[in-house]
Amino acid sequence: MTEHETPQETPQLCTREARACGVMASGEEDGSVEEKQTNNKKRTKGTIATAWLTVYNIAMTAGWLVLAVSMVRFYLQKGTHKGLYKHIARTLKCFQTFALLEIGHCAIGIVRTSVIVTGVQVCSRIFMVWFITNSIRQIQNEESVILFVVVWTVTEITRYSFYTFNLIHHLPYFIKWARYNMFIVMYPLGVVGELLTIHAALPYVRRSAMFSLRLPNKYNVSFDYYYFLIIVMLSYIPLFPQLFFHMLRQRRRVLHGEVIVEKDE
Ligand SMILES: CCCCCCCCCCCCC/C=C/C(=O)SCCNC(=O)CCNC(=O)[C@H](O)C(C)(C)COP(=O)(O)OP(=O)(O)OC[C@H]1O[C@@H](n2cnc3c(N)ncnc32)[C@H](O)[C@@H]1OP(=O)(O)O
Repeated sequence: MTEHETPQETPQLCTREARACGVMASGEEDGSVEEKQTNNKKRTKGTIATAWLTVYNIAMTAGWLVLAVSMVRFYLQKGTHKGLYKHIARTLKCFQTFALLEIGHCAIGIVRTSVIVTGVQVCSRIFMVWFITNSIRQIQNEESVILFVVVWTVTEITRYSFYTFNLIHHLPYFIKWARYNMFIVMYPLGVVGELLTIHAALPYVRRSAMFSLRLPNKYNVSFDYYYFLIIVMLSYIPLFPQLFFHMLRQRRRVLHGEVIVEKDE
């Protein structure tokens, strides 16, 4: 069973609708030459955006699938999670870093998502990959690292295949269902993995004073990465619920057709 909803069919009243890609002004036939030209431009932009997003989502689905296969093969061959992070690090860094493009997609309006919500999600992941796990070798074999990497992988394969099938108008219901149900378990699990990993990093950060700047120095500025990490951990308390409730709203809108009125971000 496949499903497709064009933006026009989606029962949503949101102000960001106006900048959604592919949304055409109604009554095009009756408009002036200028209106027709504007609509043609919009349509061309919509086609280019859709083509780009399709390529992007296919590439990201493939990337995370490669990561999944690589993890399963490693575990079957070695029978341990030790060394797994090192084995998949390059692929993980590559595809998670590519996700920065998603902030751009929102900023230029080709996807109907808030820049802030996407920004927090993507930046927190980039931070976990580059400034925690990649920078502190001693924690790479922690179980919590494997927990968040596995959770991210399952989530991203589902999310990017959802976007891909949606764009090509052949969305199997089970993918839509998985996209808007799995996060209920996956989000908290991912957060637990991330927080435990940052927690495990704290002693090494304190001992090595990495990424820290102590006084006196020529800039007369001090920065303690150890305390910064504690602030990052605390920031999950206000930020995570916002992301989680955002996804619950999306779930109600997409699976139950609820009309959600949102402010333009
Ligand atoms: C400097 C250090 C800072 C540190 C800060 C620390 C604080 C961090 C606190 C928070 C920590 C979070 C940790 C996260 C852990 C995990 O990820 S665990 C794994 C579980 N995770 C998830 O389930 C992730 C869920 N998140 C997401 O899906 C996104 O990131 C999102 C931004 C929250 C998604 O929201 P949104 O895009 O609004 O929802 P959708 O329903 O998917 O999409 C809305 C519409 O946009 C279209 N769209 C979006 N992207 C695309 C695309 N790539 N291609 C095509 N279309 C796209 C989508 O189809 C929807 O369109 P319509 O249906 O027409 O509306």
